Amino acid sequence: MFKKLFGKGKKETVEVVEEIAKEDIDTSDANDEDNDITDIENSIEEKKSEEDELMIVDNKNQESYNDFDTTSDISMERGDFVEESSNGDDIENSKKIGFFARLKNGLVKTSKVINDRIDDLFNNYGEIDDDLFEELEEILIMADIGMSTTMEIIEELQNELKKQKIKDSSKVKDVLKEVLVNILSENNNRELISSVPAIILVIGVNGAGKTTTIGKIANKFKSEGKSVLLAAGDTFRAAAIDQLEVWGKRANVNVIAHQEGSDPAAVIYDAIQSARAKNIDVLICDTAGRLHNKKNLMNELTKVFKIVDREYPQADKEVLLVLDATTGQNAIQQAKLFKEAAAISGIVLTKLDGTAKGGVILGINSELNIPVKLIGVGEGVDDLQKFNAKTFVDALFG
Ligand SMILES: Nc1nc2c(ncn2[C@@H]2O[C@H](COP(=O)(O)OP(=O)(O)OP(=O)(O)O)[C@@H](O)[C@H]2O)c(=O)[nH]1
Repeated sequence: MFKKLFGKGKKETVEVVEEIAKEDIDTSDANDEDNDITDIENSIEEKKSEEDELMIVDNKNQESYNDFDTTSDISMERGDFVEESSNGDDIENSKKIGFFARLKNGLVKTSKVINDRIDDLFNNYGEIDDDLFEELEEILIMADIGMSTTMEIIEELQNELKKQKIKDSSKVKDVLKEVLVNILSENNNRELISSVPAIILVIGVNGAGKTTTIGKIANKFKSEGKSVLLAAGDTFRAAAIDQLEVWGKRANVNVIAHQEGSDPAAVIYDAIQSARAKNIDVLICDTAGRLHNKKNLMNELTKVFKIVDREYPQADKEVLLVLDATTGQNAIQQAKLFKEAAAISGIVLTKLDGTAKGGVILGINSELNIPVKLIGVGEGVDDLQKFNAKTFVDALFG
């Protein structure tokens, strides 16, 4: 059974690598790094004299929140909790309950493959033996936790059960929850930014949820009273620029954008100048997510990082990698590739609500050694949540 499953995992990995290799034909713009930087500097100079090419989208006076979707069932549920409250503490508690309910709803699919099957197994098994652990392994692998992390979980669980002298299967679940919380707590640096001014670079493949995440983060900082600026560094597609502008309107923040096809590093350069001139607290930068050529991707990100380090050394730098949970173990392969190109400081795992593969979060945590900082459990603006190991495990296990 495990050979079969492990074999499948391997095949998926090979497919990802093959996909990248197949698309690895275009090397035309994979230039020497320093030449690239000089090119950017030249192009920045040119851009300066072509002011009309630069579109600064001023969203300050727009009807920002009017077109925002707050009508999802889950948001309504949160609203209900808040309405029932009678004082400040209650409201705070109610918000927490709403937050937890949204998380729990978001994790329903993963919970079905983990929690329901684990309940079946532990409640009916009786005395613990090796077969129980084999069945548990199968359940964990089915939830896309990954082979090596599953083995780590089983080993720690066995040690803990021995230590606590537990022999009855009905008591295993609580210990398993403790083990999972420990694994998910291994990386502790969960804060998004530690000081202002801050610059957040958001990287990840197309469709992972970068733009949506940027919009949600911008909204969060705005609601805390911080000034925010967005940079449309994904110049590869016009739609990506448009989409960021839509989120800019919603969050009532300005967006620095150049035309489609322009140099992303030049956009970031302009955005930094603007952020410095206007004393912006948080500058959030989108980047192109093409993975068709690893070298191009690395060069592009390296250029952007050099500009940031040179032009904005005083800013607290955060590099967020956005991963789509529905891609399961492939998300880990993607992260490994991005890790080669960038010093990733945190991961945002999106679309946990749309998948039964939410167990991948455990693999990400234990295999990559990068903290998962935020998780996306829906498309609403409040569905991006700060990751907390205990709350996550509680929501997963109902
Ligand atoms: N269900 C669900 N959908 C999400 C979540 N996060 C993002 N999405 C959706 O995923 C889709 C892709 O998100 P984008 O933000 O456009 O992704 P991107 O990485 O910016 O992709 P490009 O714009 O193509 O570069 C959109 O339809 C989002 O609404 C989430 O947590 N849950």
